[in-house]
Parts: sequence; structure tokens; C-alpha cells
Amino acid sequence: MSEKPIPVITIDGPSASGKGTVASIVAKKLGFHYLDSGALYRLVALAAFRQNVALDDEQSLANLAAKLDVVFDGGEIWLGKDKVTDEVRSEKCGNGASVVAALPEVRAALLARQRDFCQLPGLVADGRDMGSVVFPDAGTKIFLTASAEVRAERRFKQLKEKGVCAIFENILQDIQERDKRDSARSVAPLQKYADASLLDTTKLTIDEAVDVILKRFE
Ligand SMILES: Nc1ncnc2c1ncn2[C@@H]1O[C@H](COP(=O)(O)OP(=O)(O)OP(=O)(O)O)[C@@H](O)[C@H]1O
Ligand SMILES: Nc1ccn([C@H]2C[C@H](O)[C@@H](COP(=O)(O)O)O2)c(=O)n1
Repeated sequence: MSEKPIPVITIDGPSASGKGTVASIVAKKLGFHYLDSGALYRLVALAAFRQNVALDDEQSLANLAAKLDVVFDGGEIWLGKDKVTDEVRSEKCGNGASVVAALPEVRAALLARQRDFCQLPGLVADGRDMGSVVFPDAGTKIFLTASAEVRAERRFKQLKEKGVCAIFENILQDIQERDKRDSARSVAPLQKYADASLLDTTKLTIDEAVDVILKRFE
């Protein structure tokens, strides 16, 4: 008898589209595991900053990626002995992640680690290539997006709530540059593929977006 496949929901989309927020709520509601794949690329960038590895030194970055000593513990992220939960969320790590993520050897070094998250009773995975490369057989594939202006507004509000000083125009420019880099690269580019269903949250609340995904999963 063949084993029942592990249910997987993939949520791909551009920066600040709400992937992390929505994916973690969906995972919680279903009692599934959650993979924040962007955090792995952010951790590679952070490890590179700490060890003075240049962001274009593909082989050294791939070695860092393969050896990442990372623990996801509830909402916290540990790199070796350091709690780096807040540091990996910084714009510096986000932009660094977008640069190292364009390197094929780095992506290859992170592939098995991401697939290891696929365990019973199920997985919700968010990123840029979850449905296209990492979990191509996923039963539910969502492409989550919103207009760049709305995403920038949400990020601006999020940073303000954290007490981080930010300028709206810079955030918008940053988001547009990251969209371009993540979509234009030759390996695993951010795209809406034909087998993913579009969810534009420009006019939706977080709860509404969660409900749509749960309905599509059912
Ligand atoms: N539908 C929504 N309505 C209003 N705010 C939202 C919505 N979805 C997400 N947000 C808010 O937008 C901000 C960015 O969301 P989040 O960090 O989940 O995006 P992300 O796509 O995971 O970003 P990144 O790719 O940079 O990791 C958060 O403050 C979140 O609460
Ligand atoms: N599956 C993934 C996840 C992330 N990246 C890259 C591209 C992003 O700009 C960067 C940070 O991701 P975020 O935390 O903002 O989701 O990492 C990728 O290429 N593939």
C-alpha cells in the first residue's frame, strides 16, 4: 500500500506581501509545521557579515549555508549560541539575503534543509520558490501579493510599531529593488507559475487572507 502524501501548502510572493504573517497563522490553525525559508537566506547573509565573507564569494557562501548552525524554537531563531531573531529581520539582512539568494550554489546548499521540514501532520512553507522548486508536488500553491505601495505602507507601520525610524519613500524603493532582483535572477526566480493560485491582499485583511487559503486547502 502506498503511503499517504504529507499535505503541503506553499505560499510564495514578494517582500512584505504578508507571507510570514499569513503562513504562520494558517500553520497554527491546521496544527502544521511552518517553514520560513527567507529566514535561511537571511541567516546566510548574517553569517557572511559576521565572518567577513563577501556577498559574491559563491563557494564560501555555499559552505556557510551548508554548515549553518541554526535552531528555530517557537518564534525565536538561534545562530550558534546567539539569539538572532530581531537581527535577521533587519533590512540589512533582507537585502543581503536577496543578493546571496541569486547564487545557485547557495540555493542548492539550502535545499535539503528546507525539505526536511516536510513532516506529518503537514507543512506550510513561505518564500519565493516553495511551489516551483522546493515542494513542486505541494497540493495547495498560493502566490500571495499586494501592490508595492500597500506593502510599503504595511512595512512602514510594522517598523514604526517596533520603534524603528523609517522613511516611507526609502521603504518603497527598497521593496521595488528587491522585487526586481528576486524576479530577474536566473535561478528560481520569483514568479507566479501556472499551478499557483493568485491571492492579492491589497484590499484584504490578514484574517480574510487566512480564510481564503484555508478554503483553497480544503
Ligand atoms: N492583509 C494584510 N492586511 C494588513 N496588514 C498585513 C496584511 N498582511 C500582512 N500584513 C502586515 O504587513 C507586514 C508585513 O508582513 P510580513 O512580514 O508577514 O510579510 P512577508 O511577506 O513575510 O515579508 P518578507 O518577505 O520581507 O519576510 C506585517 O506587519 C503584517 O502584519
Ligand atoms: N524561498 C526563498 C526565500 C527567500 N529568498 C530570498 C529573497 C528575499 O529577498 C530574501 C529574504 O526573504 P524574506 O525573508 O523577505 O521572505 O531571501 C529566496 O530567494 N527564496
